[in-house]
Amino acid sequence: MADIIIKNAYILTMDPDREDIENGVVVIEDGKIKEIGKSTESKADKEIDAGGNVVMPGLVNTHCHAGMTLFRGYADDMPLQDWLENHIWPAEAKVSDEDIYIGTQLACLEMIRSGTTAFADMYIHMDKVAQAVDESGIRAALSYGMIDFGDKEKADVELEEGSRFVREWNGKADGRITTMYGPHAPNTCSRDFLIRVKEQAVKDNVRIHIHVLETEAELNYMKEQFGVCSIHFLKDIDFWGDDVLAAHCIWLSDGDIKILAEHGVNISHNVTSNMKLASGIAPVAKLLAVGANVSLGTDGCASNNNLDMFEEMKTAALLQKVSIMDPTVLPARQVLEMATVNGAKALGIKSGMIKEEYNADLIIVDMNKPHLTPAYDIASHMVYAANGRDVKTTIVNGKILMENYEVRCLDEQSIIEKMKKTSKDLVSRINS
Ligand SMILES: N[C@@H](CCSC[C@H]1O[C@@H](n2cnc3c(=O)[nH]cnc32)[C@H](O)[C@@H]1O)C(=O)O
Ligand SMILES: [Zn+2]
Repeated sequence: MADIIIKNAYILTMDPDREDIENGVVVIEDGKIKEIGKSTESKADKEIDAGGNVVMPGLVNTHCHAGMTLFRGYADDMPLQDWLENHIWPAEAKVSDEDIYIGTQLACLEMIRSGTTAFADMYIHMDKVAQAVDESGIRAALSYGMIDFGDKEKADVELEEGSRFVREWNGKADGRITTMYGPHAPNTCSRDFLIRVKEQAVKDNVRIHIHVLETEAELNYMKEQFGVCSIHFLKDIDFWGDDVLAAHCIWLSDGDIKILAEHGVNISHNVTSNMKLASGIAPVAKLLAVGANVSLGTDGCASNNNLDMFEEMKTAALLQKVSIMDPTVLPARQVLEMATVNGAKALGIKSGMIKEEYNADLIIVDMNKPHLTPAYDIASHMVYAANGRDVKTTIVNGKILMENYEVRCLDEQSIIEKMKKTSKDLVSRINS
């Protein structure tokens, strides 16, 4: 007996070896996709009639600071350095475990609602982040964000906390939680520290999540300090590999692009955050052209200001097209691939396709909407016409987290109320 059968679905498989299936079925058992096709002999405890709607892999958000929903709209319209140093970091110094717990619950709620089934996070108070992820039912690759600023003592403390978190949570929540090391960036972490982190990550057999070349200021700083850009700097210390997830990667030379592709580095393109902070335009079309694994991420809610991966897909496509004045780059299917297949690869999870033996991480998108009518090309609609609010049902690890727009696992209204209260308390704490 299977657990769930979804019938009457337009299956957008995202599997390069399999075309989309109209009027198809998806059979789910033990958290995995057991069977897909035109029909099935299987029986299940639960049947979902998709009503001709789209069934597709859940979206994978590869760069987030989930708890930053706390700072949604808190400090807008300024450049990264000013934003971080004068607003976000002083505020983060005042947040509690409980604040981050609520912030992450809200983020999970928003992601489940908008069709994200897995995300990569780098933040603080990570035990609370992991707890919220565990309870929500979503999947995540979590890391404690570490900064040493060249201070040896701080380096020890940060690495100790990063490793403790890695060991304590890897594989938890029925395998939905994996852990990574999260050195913040090459200009906030010292060379020695980055070398130690890489060694530890290899030893622990976990991946690394880092910000790289988000700003031109980082590029200039690295050149002044080390005579090379961040990409060459990290190459020289043997940091690069397919175990690394590098967020942003904006200020790249053609040589840097080659290095990233050759080392199989996973890149998270964070287009909305990059536009909002005016950090720059990542050379995504060039990266893809040389075979680099480019995925998509929202970044935190303080620089986006939401976690809607559908918006991220559309914006990523449009910005590349206009920035290089070529409407043929980043076509819809490729952008969908970035948000699903490439994202899953970046996190090292067997999700991102509707395919036998893959994790049952999938969503149903409601096509019965004015703005999705008519529908000539489903992939085009998912990228250019749909948004996160069109997601009707979300399934992660074979469990239904939202059905017919109703979220299970999390008490939506109570989380919204708690966040309203928490945000007021937090602002008075920051200002006191
Ligand atoms: N444990 C560290 C800080 C955590 S690193 C994770 C940091 O990334 C920061 N962050 C969020 N968004 C961005 C971004 O777009 N670029 C760079 N850093 C960011 C975020 O505010 C958080 O402090 C310490 O001792 O200070
Ligand atoms: Zn970030």
